[in-house]
Formats: sequence, C-alpha cells, structure tokens
Amino acid sequence: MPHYISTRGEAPKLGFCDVMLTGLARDGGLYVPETWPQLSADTIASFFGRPYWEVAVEVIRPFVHGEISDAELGAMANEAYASFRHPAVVPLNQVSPSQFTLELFHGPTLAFKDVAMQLLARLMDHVLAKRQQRITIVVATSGDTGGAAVEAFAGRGNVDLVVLFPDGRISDVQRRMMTTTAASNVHALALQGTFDDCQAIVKGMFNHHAFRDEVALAGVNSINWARIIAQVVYYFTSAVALGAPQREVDFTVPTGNFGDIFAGYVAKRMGLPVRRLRIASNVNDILARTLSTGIHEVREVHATTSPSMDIQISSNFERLLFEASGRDASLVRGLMASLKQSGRYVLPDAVLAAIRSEFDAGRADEEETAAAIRTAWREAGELVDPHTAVALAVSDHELAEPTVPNVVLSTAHAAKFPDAVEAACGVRPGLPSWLDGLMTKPEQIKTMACDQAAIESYVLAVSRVVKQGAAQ
Ligand SMILES: Cc1ncc(COP(=O)(O)O)c(C=O)c1O
Ligand SMILES: N[C@@H](CCOP(=O)(O)O)C(=O)O
Repeated sequence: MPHYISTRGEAPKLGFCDVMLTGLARDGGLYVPETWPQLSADTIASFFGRPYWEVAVEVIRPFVHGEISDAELGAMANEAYASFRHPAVVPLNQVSPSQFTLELFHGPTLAFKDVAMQLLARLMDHVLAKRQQRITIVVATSGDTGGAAVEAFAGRGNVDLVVLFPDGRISDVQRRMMTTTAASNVHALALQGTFDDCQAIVKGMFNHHAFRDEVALAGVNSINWARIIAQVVYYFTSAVALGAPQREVDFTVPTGNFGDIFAGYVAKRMGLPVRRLRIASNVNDILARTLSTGIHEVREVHATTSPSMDIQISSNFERLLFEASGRDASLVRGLMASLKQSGRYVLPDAVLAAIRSEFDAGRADEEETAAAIRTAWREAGELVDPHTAVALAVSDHELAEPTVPNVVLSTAHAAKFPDAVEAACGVRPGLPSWLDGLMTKPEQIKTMACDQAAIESYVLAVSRVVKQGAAQ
C-alpha cells in the first residue's frame, strides 16, 4: 500500500521500501508519510531502560507498514547498533542541573550520521537482495554523511556509491574517512564548490529522469525518509530517560540540512512531549534569519570551524514548510520555484507563525563557538566538537532560566576536528585506537568542477547498474 506522498504533490504515492530506494520524488519534492503514526503514553513509557535497538523497532515499525517484518527489522537494528562503541549506543550526559548532551558520536565514523546510516545500509541491502536489484547511490556531503555512507556501504554487492564533497571545505579526518577505503564500489569526488553545489548536483541528477532511471539512482542524504525515521529514535530514548511522557523536554540541535531537527519534529508529531525545538546555526544562519524575519534568503556560504553546517539550502526545511502550511503542496511548489529563481522567498504569516509556535533559532559566530569549546573543557573536562559547541553556545544565549530539561545534540566526536578544538582550548583530541592508520593511508580522490553533465558521465562510467543493463 502506498503511504508516502510528495511535498510537491505531483509524484506518485509510494510504499516504504520504494520510498527508501527512490530518494527524491519525481516532482522534485521530498516524501513524507500520508499520516503521522501515534505512539500512546504507555508505549512511550515502556521504552524506559530497554535496549536501543528494541526502541528503534517500536519507533520505526509504524512507518514500515509491514513491508519488512518485525523480526527482520529487529535483527538489522540489533546488528547496526552493535557496531557502536558505547553500551548505551547514544548516552546522555548531564552538564548542568537542566542541561544534557546527547552523545551521538559513538558509531564507526564518530558522527551522528552513523545512527541512521548503519541501519539504512542494512535495510537497503535487505530489500535489494529480495528484489534482486542493484542501485547507484550518489550522496552529497559537507563532511559527515559521506564518511558514514562509505563505512556503511563499502563492499556491498548491490550498490555503487559516489560521494560528492566540497574540495578543501571539510576536515582532514572527514576527508580521509571517504578517500582511504579499499572498497571498489566506493568513489570519492572532490568538487570545486560548496556543499550547496554538491547537493544541487544530486538533486539535478534526480530531476534528470532519463539519467536517474538508467543508473537506478538512489540517495542516502536526508532526502531519504528512512534516514529521518532512524534519527527519530534518539529523541524518544533521551526524552524518556529524562521523564517523558510525564515531563516535557526541549532539544537544541546544531543544524545544517535540517534533517536532524526535523526528526525531532517527527517525534513530537508522534506523541513525544517535546516543548521547543531550538535550531542552532553557525554564521551560515539562513534559518535563524528566516525565523526572525520571515524572509528566507540565500547568502554566500562562509567556511567555518563547523564545516558540516556550512549550508545555505537546508533541504528538509521543505518538509517543514509542507507541514506548517497545512500540507499545501502548491504553496511549497511556489516557494521552491522562487528559491530556485531568485534565491529567496517570503513566508506567508500563518506559516511563519506555525513554525515559530514550535521552533526557536539562534546563531553562534566563530568566537562564540570557540568560547563554548573552552568552557566545556575548563568547567567539565569535556572536549566537544565545534558543531556541538555551536549548539551549546546557542543554548547559553537563549536559556537564562530553563524550566524543562534541555538536551543538546552532540553530533560529532571532537577528534574529527582536532585543529579547531586545539585552537579553541589548547588540547588536541586524539582519534580512538580503531582508527589507527587513518591519517597515513593512501587516498583515492578525483577532483572535478561542479558540472552536472560531467559528473553524470563519471557516474555512468562507474555504475555497475549500467554495465549489467548493457550486458543483457
Ligand atoms: C557534526 C554535524 N552536526 C550537525 C549537522 C547538521 O545536521 P542536519 O544537516 O541534519 O541539520 C551535521 C550535518 O548534517 C553534522 O555533520
Ligand atoms: N552535514 C551533512 C550534510 C548532508 O546532510 P544530510 O543529513 O542530508 O545527509 C554532512 O555532513 O554531509
């Protein structure tokens, strides 16, 4: 049964497995569920103390509509989270009476992307094997999604993976996580542009229907609905640990492509008592400006010490516009056309009010980010990464007297950004021992201009989908 609809209202409805393998809808929109599943207070309360993978099954099951059995989902979730180096998978750490950090960086590539990607790779593999199908994944990354995808998909027989990253705009550790794999199904391309350019090329490929069909294009950015639902799970586990469903919780989320914070919004729509969702931006503050003025206006991207958030076009904001407008696909189409044409749109008053009723937004500049790293080190002996530091700085601005627990999502390990952390607090974080050798392995990188046609030719050349088709 097709249960998923596009935010632009002009693509076919699809079922869960098709949505997972399809990526962008054929009308250029993003898939969302036709209705929001609800979890009762009793069900939410029952998550307390249970293994993370079990909660993952409970939260994800209603989105799958029986297309994958509970037993299969459970086995894949169990295996995915066994790859994490902390027994709690995503531990909660108290930093002050009402402030907590949710450590999402204990997976194989030290960033929150592993939480979804480890499961997504298993789900995709499972469906591809059943269907005897092969796909080509092209993923855009500002640093972390790419590494997580390489780790999760390397060596998988039904997938070729092409990663597009902005040359010179990510950390050395991030780049090496994409360029040092020995797997022959992985291809890393350094593009001469920004993350927004990389993402525009991926979306351009999805909108080039002949190409997308020829290579069986799939996406593992947060375009992919399965990425979002896997990220919803940790909102539940952390809120329940702090007293939900009896107690409300706030979340502060370092934000770039708006996928992670949108997952928090989904948790709220499913019944989790989330009071406020706080968007934390670095100086690339398009979302903070949008919430304060109602004008969504793209400006130049500035390179910062939190490079994974150096983003102006926040893909998932489209999903929020769809919801905040009462699911008005024609309004969304108009706003997206205006964004494409003129780099801006103005939110209708009712849509802005609806967004402001659930979200706040703040920004931290480079000095505030460095100060937050220093404070965490001096006051708590914690080394925090610059993305987490942006969120800590924004929380400190906004929350003079918090009245409910505030959970700051800690999205990466400090060791992914050793230069920035050392410059801020004088201590250089070291990589965990399982990554010994990462910084000395030979790299395989191809550098290309942001030229969609040239990149499509490259993808056609490496895709085994095309070769298989040609052989038939
Ligand atoms: C470490 C880190 N923090 C925060 C973000 C922002 O997350 P999102 O793009 O889901 O808003 C990213 C990139 O996605 C990231 O890699
Ligand atoms: N910050 C991300 C950008 C891509 O976001 P995604 O959630 O849509 O994959 C990154 O690190 O690549």
